[in-house]
Amino acid sequence: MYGFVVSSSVCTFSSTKPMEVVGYAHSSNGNSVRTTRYPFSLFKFRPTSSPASFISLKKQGPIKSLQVRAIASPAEDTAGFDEMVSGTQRKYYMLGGKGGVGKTSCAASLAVKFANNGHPTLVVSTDPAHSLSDSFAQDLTGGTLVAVEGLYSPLFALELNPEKAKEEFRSATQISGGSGIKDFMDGMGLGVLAEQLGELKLGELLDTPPPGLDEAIAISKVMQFLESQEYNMFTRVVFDTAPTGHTLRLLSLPDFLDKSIGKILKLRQKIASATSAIKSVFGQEGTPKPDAADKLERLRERMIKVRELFRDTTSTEFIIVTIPTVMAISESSRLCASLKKEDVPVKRLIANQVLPLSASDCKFCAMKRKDQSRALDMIQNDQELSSLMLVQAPLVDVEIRGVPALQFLGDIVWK
Ligand SMILES: Nc1ncnc2c1ncn2[C@@H]1O[C@H](COP(=O)(O)OP(=O)(O)OP(=O)(O)O)[C@@H](O)[C@H]1O
Repeated sequence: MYGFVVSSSVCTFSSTKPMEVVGYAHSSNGNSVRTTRYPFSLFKFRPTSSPASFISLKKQGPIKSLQVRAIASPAEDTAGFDEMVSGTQRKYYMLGGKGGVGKTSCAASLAVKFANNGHPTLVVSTDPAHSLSDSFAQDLTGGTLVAVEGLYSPLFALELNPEKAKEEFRSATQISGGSGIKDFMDGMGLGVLAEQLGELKLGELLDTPPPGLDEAIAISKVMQFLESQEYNMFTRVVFDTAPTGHTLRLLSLPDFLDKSIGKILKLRQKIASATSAIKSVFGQEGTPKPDAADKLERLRERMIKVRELFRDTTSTEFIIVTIPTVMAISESSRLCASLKKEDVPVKRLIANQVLPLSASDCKFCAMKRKDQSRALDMIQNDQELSSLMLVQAPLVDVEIRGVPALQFLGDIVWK
């Protein structure tokens, strides 16, 4: 069905059916298909126009040797970057997945690529364990927008402090019906209201805010930034989100908060009328500060906006990043199912850190590659993941740190 021919300077590979081919070309002058850095280089080829296609390496100089092999799972040749980059209306990309799979590297490299393609871009980390600063090799801490150096188009980065976000929620809810109010009501013998307050488990909510809250507040903070005149120029916003568990909780959080804040606000109204009645009789102080309810109401509105943003197919996409291991792919499958269940748009899957082929395949690499190949097959057979656009990103032999390295990775992944 397929075969290849190597002459001194031209190699052709033909196939009668669409398949992906991964190969190494070693040209005698050391040139390679993608980069001059490696004497051996990976190239990918996916004939889409069957029955026959070929690779020509004519420009690469005389070819000394070539290895080609069809790999089991046909992957997408491109990440569909043309579609991602087109249009000037604002688009949000949220990258998420298991811890350590390369979310930050993929998010930062995507942001760099958007900026290099003329989009004023903002990249935001909502992961409590930030690594954007490490990825860009620049101090981006401080919770405010910092310009990333070394790019022609504006690229700003923002690492949000989740602890601050939690504090904000804590202070808003405490003023408006937290333990202070409960004590006050107990003192006043307002048993019924105190019971209702107990039902809301406010104490619990305040002491251990629901997981995902910090991230939801962080995302809503970004939206606030973007509403301001100073920062409304961004046409691409890339989120480096926290590991999967956090993201899953974040998805259901806006509904949960919407309900609980709604209850708090209702209760606050009751408390306000009860306390003003008491005040008029006993002349005691104790009514919650008037701006507290506004603060909570604003928080609720922001949570609703976060929920809407996550589900807006015209402006938002969640990209799952994974690695070719059974564990990571199983987790990605669960994440994908939850995203779909919550109507969050998801269509791309990045399989990162795929071992490139090597001419001198050591035992360890051969084993590892087999393992990865089996894991990649899992994607093709997975009910949730098989329908996604699969983008394979190779494990590169340099640490991805700093703008040039991110550009390098971006050119490989985001095509
Ligand atoms: N394709 C790749 N080739 C080589 N190294 C990679 C690749 N992708 C990521 N890495 C490296 O893997 C490490 C983890 O990557 P990264 O910080 O992007 O992952 P993460 O998913 O954001 O991690 P965390 O969940 O801890 O935030 C980094 O040292 C990064 O340089």
